[in-house]
Amino acid sequence: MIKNTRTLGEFIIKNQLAFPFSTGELSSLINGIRLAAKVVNHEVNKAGLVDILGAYGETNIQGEKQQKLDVFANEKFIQALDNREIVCGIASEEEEDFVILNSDDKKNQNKYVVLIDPLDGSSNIDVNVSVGTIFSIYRRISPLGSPVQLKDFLQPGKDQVAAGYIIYGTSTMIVYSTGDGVNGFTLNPAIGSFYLSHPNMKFPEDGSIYSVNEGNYVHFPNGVKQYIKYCQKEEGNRPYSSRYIGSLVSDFHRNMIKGGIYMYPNSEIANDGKLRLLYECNPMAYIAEQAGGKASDGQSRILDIKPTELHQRVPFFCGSKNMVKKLEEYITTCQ
Ligand SMILES: O=P(O)(O)OC[C@H]1O[C@](O)(COP(=O)(O)O)[C@@H](O)[C@@H]1O
Ligand SMILES: [Mg+2]
Ligand SMILES: [Mg+2]
Repeated sequence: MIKNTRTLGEFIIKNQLAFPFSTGELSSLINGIRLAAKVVNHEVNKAGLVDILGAYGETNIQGEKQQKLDVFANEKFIQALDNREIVCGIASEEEEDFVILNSDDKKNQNKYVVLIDPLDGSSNIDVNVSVGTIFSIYRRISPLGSPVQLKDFLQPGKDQVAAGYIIYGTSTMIVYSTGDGVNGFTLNPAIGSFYLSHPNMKFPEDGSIYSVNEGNYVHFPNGVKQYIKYCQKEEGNRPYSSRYIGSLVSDFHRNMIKGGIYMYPNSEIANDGKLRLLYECNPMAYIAEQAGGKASDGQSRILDIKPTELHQRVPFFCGSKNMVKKLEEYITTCQ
């Protein structure tokens, strides 16, 4: 029986009405993301039947081989946001530099910038394991009427006006926040609409799941190694379960529902870790904190980090508050 619940469209309008001075631009932006999510979802669902699996044949700025779905998703999100005439620039994992959207005078009046990981979990595309999209939204700081600038993208995560992710899994969901809690919406494929299925999502303060690529264990800093040992020790409600899908969005989503910690540490083979601050760590940290969780680079709050480059990487530890605190204790005490 389909739950009688509000659609995402209705939820967006209701939220907008709650802010008397709202211009509706942010609502329209979220609607743009909703549209692109449906287009990408449609392609993901029939990935094996259409020519969308496998490598695209190019390498992105990260030095990673782009997958066809990386490029497809990148195009669809940029298109949907450009058409909405409220975004003045987009930064993407798949674009070396930020994209100025047709910088005619009219567009320079647009006040939002969007940072996006169009397809998260690319290594899972060809093996039918859930993947996602991650987005982060800021108001520009450069003056209206002028072309967007790099500084508009290099804002600390705490200044995001909205952030979220789409998960293309057993069901397709949009999970996002505009600074007033976290809500999840599930796509009803028969109707083609997203419905509010997970209102007011909360990270359990404690959990019993840890998510890390243990294949890199030998290269991890001692504090992280000791924390993993702590998770595996037979004591109290431990050992915890080890669960690692290899798609940040999917590992995060499971841990937010069940309680757990996701870790992508720095290591001898990846000095700053792997994940990108601007379009992976900041938006997920924003959602985590809005849901009562915690996100850090092992010492400091992710959302306080002042970015210096578009594609910079940071160590990332995120999830149930008390688990991240414990991890930080180990990092501080076991140098
Ligand atoms: O294969 P590894 O090194 O464990 O990395 C997996 C991590 O890398 C990512 O795939 C990076 O994201 P992209 O797929 O968007 O590049 C995360 O989703 C995931 O958590
Ligand atoms: Mg990613
Ligand atoms: Mg990606």
